[in-house]
Amino acid sequence: MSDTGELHLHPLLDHGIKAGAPGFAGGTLACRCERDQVTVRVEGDVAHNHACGCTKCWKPEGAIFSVVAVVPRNKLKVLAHAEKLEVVDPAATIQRHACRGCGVHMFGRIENQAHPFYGLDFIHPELFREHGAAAPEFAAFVSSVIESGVRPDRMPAIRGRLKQLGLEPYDCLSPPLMDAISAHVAKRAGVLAA
Ligand SMILES: N[C@@H](CCC(=O)N[C@@H](CSCO)C(=O)NCC(=O)O)C(=O)O
Ligand SMILES: [Zn+2]
Ligand SMILES: [Zn+2]
Repeated sequence: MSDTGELHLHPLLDHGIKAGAPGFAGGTLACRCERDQVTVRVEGDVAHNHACGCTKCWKPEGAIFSVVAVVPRNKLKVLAHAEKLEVVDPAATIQRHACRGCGVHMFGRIENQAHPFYGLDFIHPELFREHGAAAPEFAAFVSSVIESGVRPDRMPAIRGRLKQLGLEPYDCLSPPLMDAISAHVAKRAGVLAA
């Protein structure tokens, strides 16, 4: 991505963040192919929805950030055209299953059972055909946008805009998620009671 100087964070963020619908029951994620769309069923609402600036998460054209959330892996099921899915980077912790036709990442799965987030799948709520998924809560891996080609001198404006939108910017994950990761590691190491 080249830095054009415009501040397009993400279509779900640029015009203000819409609140989720309490009790959102989930729905169907659809890829962006004109035909033979990959569809994925998700039961229930998303959690930890956030803007992510990392280079690995899928972003719509022109967006600086992705918007990504988690759902329990047993609540996610591919409904149609699973044959079009391929894992983008088999070596990555999060195995992102992308549509070969349009490139959209339909879900990201952690297969390492020792990982703190094992059991959670990463999805992009903008792919829901239904409205009402819980809104983004914070911004993660903000400094990482530089790795996609954003000029470092744009970072104060980017962090400022995120704050204006109510998304606290972090250069890793949010403190509660970082604490959860460290607690998991400490329990495995035996320095914290399980
Ligand atoms: N600077 C790197 C950071 C990549 C990174 O660590 N991304 C996180 C967050 S993705 C969703 O929040 C991560 O957990 N990655 C694991 C993986 O991608 O497999 C960069 O920008 O590439
Ligand atoms: Zn597609
Ligand atoms: Zn990411």
